[in-house]
Amino acid sequence: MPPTVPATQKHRPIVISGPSGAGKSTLLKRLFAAHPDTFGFSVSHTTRAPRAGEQDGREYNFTSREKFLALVAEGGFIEHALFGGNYYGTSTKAVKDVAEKERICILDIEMEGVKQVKRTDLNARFVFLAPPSVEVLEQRLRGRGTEDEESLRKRLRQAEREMEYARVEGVHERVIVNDDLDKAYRELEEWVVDGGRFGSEQ
Ligand SMILES: Nc1ncnc2c1ncn2[C@@H]1O[C@H](COP(=O)(O)OP(=O)(O)OP(=O)(O)O)[C@@H](O)[C@H]1O
Repeated sequence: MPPTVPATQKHRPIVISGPSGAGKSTLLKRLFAAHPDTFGFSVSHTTRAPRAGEQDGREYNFTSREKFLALVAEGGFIEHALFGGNYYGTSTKAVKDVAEKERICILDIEMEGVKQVKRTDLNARFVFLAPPSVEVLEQRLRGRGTEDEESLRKRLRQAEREMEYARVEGVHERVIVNDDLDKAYRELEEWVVDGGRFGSEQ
């Protein structure tokens, strides 16, 4: 039997990171609209109970605390966290499942998550979205009107750390400065589409 090629070799996951307010959601929304049926998100695990209308494997992979912690022990998660007494996490398998369905998994994550993905065999491509400056980032976050003063301060401090990490050579394949939205979008799309190969190694 020929060796099976991992699905993530053909459908390489894309990790997009950047400070809160850099414009990730705005650009991803445009990318999904321009390329329907191309991308997908991984389904996270959680130990919280499903809410009405939520379906196992669709909104979340609902699981018990015991099973969740067993998967943590096996190193099955890219990242996991405890929120309000429940565990949440992204498993490497959930990302591979997206590639199995012949879609490119988009991981919109922060710096610690980026470091974690680098320790996996997910064969991801990394792009960093930077604001033109911390001052502009602050204006945009204020303009979005979603943060109180404390949350804003926290995000700006974290932004400085993220931007410092992004300067480390070799961490990201591409750094895009979101100064002009259309220009940033064109750059992102060109890098993602990669002449129709979407980064594929096959
Ligand atoms: N190039 C741009 N010029 C001006 N405003 C922009 C630009 N890009 C994004 N914005 C605005 O900046 C704000 C932050 O953008 P967005 O919500 O997409 O950031 P984000 O990186 O997804 O943040 P988070 O990680 O907190 O979800 C939004 O109000 C958006 O409309």
